[in-house]
Amino acid sequence: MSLEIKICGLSTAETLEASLGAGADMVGMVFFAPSPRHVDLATAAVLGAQARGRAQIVALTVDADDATLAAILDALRPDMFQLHGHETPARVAAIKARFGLPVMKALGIAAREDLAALPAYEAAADRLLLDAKPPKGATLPGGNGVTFDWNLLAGLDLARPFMLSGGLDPENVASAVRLIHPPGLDVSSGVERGPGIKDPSRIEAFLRAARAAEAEGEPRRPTGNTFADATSTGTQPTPPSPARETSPS
Ligand SMILES: O=C(O)c1ccccc1NCC(=O)[C@H](O)[C@H](O)COP(=O)(O)O
Repeated sequence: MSLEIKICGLSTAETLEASLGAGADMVGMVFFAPSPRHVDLATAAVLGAQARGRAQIVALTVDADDATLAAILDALRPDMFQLHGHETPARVAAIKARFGLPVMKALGIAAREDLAALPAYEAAADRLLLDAKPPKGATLPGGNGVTFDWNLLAGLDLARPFMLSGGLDPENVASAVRLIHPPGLDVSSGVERGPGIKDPSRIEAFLRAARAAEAEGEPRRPTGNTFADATSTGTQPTPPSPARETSPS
């Protein structure tokens, strides 16, 4: 299966069109009022109509209740919910059962211990999105333009597809693809020119760089979503550039 790329936090017809035209597989809309990327239901309905059938539409929520999810479902008719709050595995399973939509659960990764949560979420969600944890004092749980140590994913063996996320941009995405060979990529602030303002040329550059890196070759790791234990072969991935902590740019 080819690399799936999601452009998250789209809020205008122009930048949505740039993402669709450049070949994004998924487009994400954020329903979280404190975010500069937040869209209201009326805007979401219009954007949803523009994207339908051209890419998977992802509705991103943070600890939303059922009434909020129902209203989003009605307005946007997404293909998937992305849960970016503190939803437990039981809550993830309940949302999936109640709304009958695939669910992607976002999980923050900062240390090897964080991987311990993955099996329970894998059992409940259709996909995982492995993101950086928000920096101290951040007001947003995601979309902070911060990377994490990609080496933590060495040896990871997941049954579900995952998306690599957090601080990706047109400049570093090729390194991430070469190192991790993830099934999916997700980006938000790295393709913006200011907080919440997507830049069509950066969206296109991101997709181009990711696809070019993907085309360089097959994953070094034997199965699409399984990271062969690099330690067992004595092969260690090279470290990513140091995590950067920037405000959305
Ligand atoms: O993007 C937001 O504003 C946002 C708000 C609340 C919860 C999650 C949010 N974004 C989550 C995403 O899926 C981002 O694409 C992901 O965290 C990566 O963001 P970035 O590091 O800016 O590429």
